[in-house]
Order: sequence, then structure tokens, then C-alpha cells
Amino acid sequence: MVDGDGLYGSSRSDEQQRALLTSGRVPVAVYGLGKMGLPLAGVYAETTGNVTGVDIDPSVVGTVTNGESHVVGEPGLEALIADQVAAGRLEATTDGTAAAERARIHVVIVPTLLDDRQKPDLSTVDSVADDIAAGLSPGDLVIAESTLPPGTCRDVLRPHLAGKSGLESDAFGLAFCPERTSSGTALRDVRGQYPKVVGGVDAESGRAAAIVYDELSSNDVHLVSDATTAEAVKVFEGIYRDVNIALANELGRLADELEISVREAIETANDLPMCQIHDPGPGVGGHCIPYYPHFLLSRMTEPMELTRTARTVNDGMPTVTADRLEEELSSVGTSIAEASVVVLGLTYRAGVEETRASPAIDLVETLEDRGAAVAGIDPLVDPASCGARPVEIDRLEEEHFDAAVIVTPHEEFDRIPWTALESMIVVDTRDAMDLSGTDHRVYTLAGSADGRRPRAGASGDAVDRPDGEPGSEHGTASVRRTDGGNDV
Ligand SMILES: NC(=O)c1ccc[n+]([C@@H]2O[C@H](COP(=O)([O-])OP(=O)(O)OC[C@H]3O[C@@H](n4cnc5c(N)ncnc54)[C@H](O)[C@@H]3O)[C@@H](O)[C@H]2O)c1
Ligand SMILES: CC(=O)N[C@@H]1[C@@H](OP(=O)(O)OP(=O)(O)OC[C@H]2O[C@@H](n3ccc(=O)[nH]c3=O)[C@H](O)[C@@H]2O)O[C@H](CO)[C@@H](O)[C@@H]1O
Repeated sequence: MVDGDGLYGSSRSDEQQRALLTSGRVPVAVYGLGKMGLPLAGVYAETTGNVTGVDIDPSVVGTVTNGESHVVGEPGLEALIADQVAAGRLEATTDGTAAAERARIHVVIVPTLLDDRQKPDLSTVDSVADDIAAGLSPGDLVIAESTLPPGTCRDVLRPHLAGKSGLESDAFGLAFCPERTSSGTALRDVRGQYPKVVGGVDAESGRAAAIVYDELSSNDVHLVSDATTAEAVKVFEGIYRDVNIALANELGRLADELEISVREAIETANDLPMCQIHDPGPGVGGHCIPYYPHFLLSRMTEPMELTRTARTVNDGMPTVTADRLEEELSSVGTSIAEASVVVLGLTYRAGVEETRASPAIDLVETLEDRGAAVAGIDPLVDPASCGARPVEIDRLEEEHFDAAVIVTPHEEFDRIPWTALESMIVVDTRDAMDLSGTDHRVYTLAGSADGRRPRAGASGDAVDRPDGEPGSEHGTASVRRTDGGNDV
């Protein structure tokens, strides 16, 4: 048994441990204050009242110290951070070792990426583990929320923490408790939108972490057998999504040959609860879904052919998009090598300031390789960072483009005055825009959910758009954000 206020191996009653936690007697350090780490630190602060956030980026730490949020598009986050910092319940530092020395609960929420050979790159997690080990005490509880390759807590983190701290490996707790959060709803999700999965490297770690999340979350705690199972749950959720989207993309590509809108067919098939086909699109981006399959692909001896193929299908979608654009251009006598193209939306998802693995990057590169001059518009990031010449939304009218490709339907694109723009080809990879009231020649990848085939106006379309749709008389267009549209 451990003396003091640590939860791991505590001899106190369950109620006493909860009281310690919620009264601020158990200091918490949260390592990584990014898109998910800052909301998580905020919720830890509102629950425990004693949180130090750690980030290697001094500008992030400076912002949080001022009671502000550097993460945009998260309802309630600015107010939460302002309140918690003002009340002295949350502070921030770049000094991970000092934070670790104070803390009894250590929460890791830094990115886990891939190296050049698509193998997991755990260097950020390793570096945080060094910080934690420097301040680790008997009875401390380490919680990993960063998505990890299954087996990492048991085989890598636990020996790492023990070796660097000099403690026996059963002197401190270690549990994997994955984020089930999504940008745009992070606070809602952390506070308990879904059951919280908890798995410890030993039973006592699982027990202690379950207490923490029972206090933090309004939803159930789902305690699984061990940390590796919990790690697998998170990676499986991501692989399911990647494989499902790959299926949607494979089916979506059939729209021209079948002479139907595949989106209409998918939406109709999804009437049945056993059928949940996701949305076709230009590919799968972000620093989660395209990465997680490799957490197993790079390490398992089983072939995992389906998972591997799904990655190939999704990674191929920017090329498919470029091919469709090239065909449309060629049908009006324009060579891609002479075309000027504007890409609308460079981030991987609408409203999220993130371009890692964004399909827009590969699309820009592919179009440029084929000789096109590529410009880009994005309200959140500089298109130049993705290789495209930056254009302002409000200056589009001054430019001439042979084509536009809608990759990521930010809501700011509602402002685009389509009827004022010279007529051009518009490849809509998301079924995001209704341009039927304009002169533009539209190609909707996989067709439109309302039944329009990929080429707007193709004879035989079953469903006509009713007059007076929003925006049509002003020449603007309503934007549907379909990425993840099948989610509940
Ligand atoms: N973004 C999502 O939708 C999402 C959803 C579920 C799970 N996750 C998991 O959460 C992890 C973090 O995601 P995110 O979106 O918050 O990432 P992010 O890129 O927005 O932020 C990561 C933060 O960690 C900081 N950091 C990097 N190295 C550090 C170190 N050694 N010590 C302290 N801070 C360090 C960075 O400066 C940055 O502020 C992901 O890798 C993933 O495993 C993310
Ligand atoms: C359901 C959900 O919210 N899952 C989340 C996901 O969040 P995310 O921010 O990575 O976003 P996604 O919505 O998964 O999109 C990824 C890419 O796939 C494209 N896409 C998506 C759906 C579709 O039907 N067709 C598509 O083509 C989309 O455009 C984008 O490029 O990962 C997090 C980390 O693990 C999870 O925690 C989190 O739950």
C-alpha cells in the first residue's frame, strides 16, 4: 500500500479517493495542449481543480497562461479555459519535469505519428515518458490517451518509466484510456458523449483509472481486461472507419459506369441499421484515421490484406479526383497542362485547422505534376503551405480559372458568388454545393445524395431540384459538409 495522495495502490476507501481527486489534493499534469489535449486539460481542471498543462510550444503555453485558447472551433472551450485559469485551477508550463515532480496523475495526449517507412513514430511519447519518469513517485498513476500501437503500454511505456525512474514496475500505475473525441465536439465528447474505455497494465491500474474517469465523465466507464485490449479498441475504431470509407470510395467510383448517383444508392441502403456505408470523398486525411492502420500493419505478421488495401484505395482518391478533372477539362477542349485550377479547402476536414495527410496536398501535387497552375483557398490555413498559390475568397471574381475542385467544404464557401464567376468546370468531391442555378459545368464525384448523377444535367436524372433553393437567386450556393455525414 502507498501512503500519501496517490491513487495507485491506495489504502483509502473508494469514496476517500474520489474526494481527494475532486478536492484538488491529487495534482494532475496533462502533457500536450493541442486540439484534444487542451479540452482534456480543461475538463480535468473543472473536475479536480489542480491541473498543470505541459506543452513544448511556448506560444501555446503563453496563450493558456493568459486564459486563452489557441484551438479554434470548439464550442465552450474559450470560456472553460478562461474560467479555469482565472480560478487558479489550471496553469501551463513548458517544464515537463517540474510538472511531473508535482503531479500524482500524469495524462499523456501528444501526437503519435509515423516515420518515413510508415512505422509508428513514438518519439513524442518517449520524450514525455522521460519527463514523467524524472518526477515519478510510488503511487502515481500514468494515463495514456494518445492513440498507441497495441502492446505499447505493456511492452514499451511501463519498462521505459520503470527504467528511467528507478522504480519497480508495480510501484506506479499505467492505464490506456483512449480519446473518443472529434474536433468540433471535443468538450462534449470528453465530458461523456461515449462510454470511456479504460484498460490497465495491471488490475490496480485499471481500478484507479476507472475512478478518475468515473468522476470526469458523465457516461459509463468501460473497464476492459488490460491496456493492450484498450489500445486495440481505439485502433480498431480507426481501421473500421478507414475500411468503410474505402468501400464507399470504391463504390462511389462506379457512378459513371452504372449511370446512377452512388450517393443516393448509399443513403438509401443505409436505411437499414445493419448497413452503415460512409461517404465517398477525395481521400482520408488528418492525423488519426490514415495513421492508425499502420500501427498494426507495420508490426503484425498476419497479412491484414483488407486493411492494407483500404489504405491504398483511400490514398488513391486524390489521383482519381485529378483523373476526373482531367477528363472534364478535356471534354471542353482544355488540356490539364494548360489549365488553371483552384482548390477549395486544404485542411482535411471543414472547420479544423489541420493539414496533416490532407488529400488536398496530394491533389495539388498531382495537378501540378500534370502541368496545371494550381491556386488554393482556405479560411484556416495558408494554401502555400500545401503548394498552392493563395487566393482570397473575396477576390475570386478578379481571377480566371478553368476549373475549381471542392475538397473541403468550409462554411465560408457559402460566400462564393458563383454566378459572378466566369463559367468553369467544378469538380465537387463532397456533394457539397448545389450549382444547378449557374452556368458552371459540375462533376460531382459519386453523384449527389438527391439523385443527380456525377454530371449535373445528365439526361435521365430522376429528381429535379425544386425552385427557390437557398441562395440560388443570389448566385451563391448552400454548402453541405458531408465528411463524416453518416455519423450519429
Ligand atoms: N485530433 C483528433 O481528432 C483526435 C481524436 C482522438 C484522439 N486523438 C489522439 O490525441 C493525440 C493528440 O491529438 P491532438 O489533435 O491534440 O494533436 P495536436 O497536434 O493538435 O497537438 C499536440 C500538442 O502536443 C504538443 N507536444 C508535442 N510534443 C510534446 C512533448 N514532448 N511534450 C509536451 N507537449 C508536446 C504540441 O506542441 C501540440 O500542442 C493524437 O495523436 C491522437 O493520438 C486525436
Ligand atoms: C467519427 C469521428 O468523428 N471519428 C474521429 C476521427 O476524427 P477525424 O477528425 O480524423 O475525422 P473523420 O471524420 O474520421 O475524417 C477523417 C477523414 O476521412 C474523411 N471521411 C470521413 C468520413 C466519411 O464518411 N468519408 C470521408 O471521406 C474525412 O473527410 C477526413 O479526411 O478520428 C479521431 C482520431 O482517432 C477519432 O477519435 C474521432 O472519433
